[in-house]
Amino acid sequence: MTNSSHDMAPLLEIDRLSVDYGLKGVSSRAIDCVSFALRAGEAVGLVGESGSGKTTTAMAIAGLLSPNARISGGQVRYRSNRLPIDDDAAMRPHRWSETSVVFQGAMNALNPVHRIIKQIAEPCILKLGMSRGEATTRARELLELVGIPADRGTAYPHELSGGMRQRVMIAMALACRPSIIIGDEATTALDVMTQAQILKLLGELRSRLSLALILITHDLSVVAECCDRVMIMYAGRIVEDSTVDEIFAQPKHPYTRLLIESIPNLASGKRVIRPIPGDPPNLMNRPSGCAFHPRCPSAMGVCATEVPSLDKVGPGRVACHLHRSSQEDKVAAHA
Ligand SMILES: Nc1ncnc2c1ncn2[C@@H]1O[C@H](COP(=O)(O)OP(=O)(O)OP(=O)(O)O)[C@@H](O)[C@H]1O
Repeated sequence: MTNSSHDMAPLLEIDRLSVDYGLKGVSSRAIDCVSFALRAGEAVGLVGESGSGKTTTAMAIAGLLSPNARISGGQVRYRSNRLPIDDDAAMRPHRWSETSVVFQGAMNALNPVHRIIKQIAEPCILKLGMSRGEATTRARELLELVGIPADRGTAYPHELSGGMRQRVMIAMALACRPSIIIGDEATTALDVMTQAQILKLLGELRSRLSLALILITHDLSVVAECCDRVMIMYAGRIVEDSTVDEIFAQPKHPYTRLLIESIPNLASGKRVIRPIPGDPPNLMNRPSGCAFHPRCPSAMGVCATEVPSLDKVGPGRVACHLHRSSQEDKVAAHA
């Protein structure tokens, strides 16, 4: 990344965002007071176990929350303007144009009865107001951009490999020229070689189109591959936000440490993921204090009673009582 992009105001600001889901008359908080900023061209990983709130965070940013979701607090700003994320109709012009999402499992997202060129052209017609001819030309360019020869556009989804279908999904996500792409487990279903190719493609597109990337994954090795920064989520909150180098060299939160230790180490022959002991929390019955305390090997008395805060926005944050005094010292030193 260039120095100038560091100096610019954030492209996206998520400010104390909370989202609840209503199910059978009961409401539960999926994400709680999530704050972070994303700069143009930055690549950030959002990592955590299943149910930690990664997808909910992404869907809120992209304006794609399910109908039973409710924004219960906070806001999202894109280029300093507040997005109407709680208003489906008002959000329509923003959707796919500013932030676009690549989901896992392209076979489910693509229409099996339409040729891929038609499916890529569709958003260009609907969102950019292009004629059919212009949209087809643009779709051919997009195919080439994601490494598929334009003439393959006549294929149906089932005629393509899993990796090619995921490239088609990326082409569709790029159709309306967004400045942020969110990959939601975009490579999870692919074999290791294809996964590496798709991550390489995302990296190339990032620098070619100055795209910012948010990669949602439970796999820290994906983040190590292609992100500048990583945010670790647990039970709907960010518990650590750090540069990728820092998080691997010096993870601060005990949950981050366990996540890193759980990565299979191919070099040492340990290929099996070591699960983190204990169960992920039930959001209907969130543990008091730090939600990780029942599983934490370093838990202290205060952890069961006080929620550790994550005050400032930006890398180098950790929400853990073990690090509280050092954070408070830093804040005092800057005051
Ligand atoms: N449509 C929904 N209705 C009710 N609850 C939901 C809905 N979507 C998600 N949740 C709940 O919200 C919490 C956060 O889910 P979310 O999908 O954001 O987590 P995640 O970290 O992305 O998990 P995964 O890796 O499994 O996708 C979970 O407890 C989940 O069960």
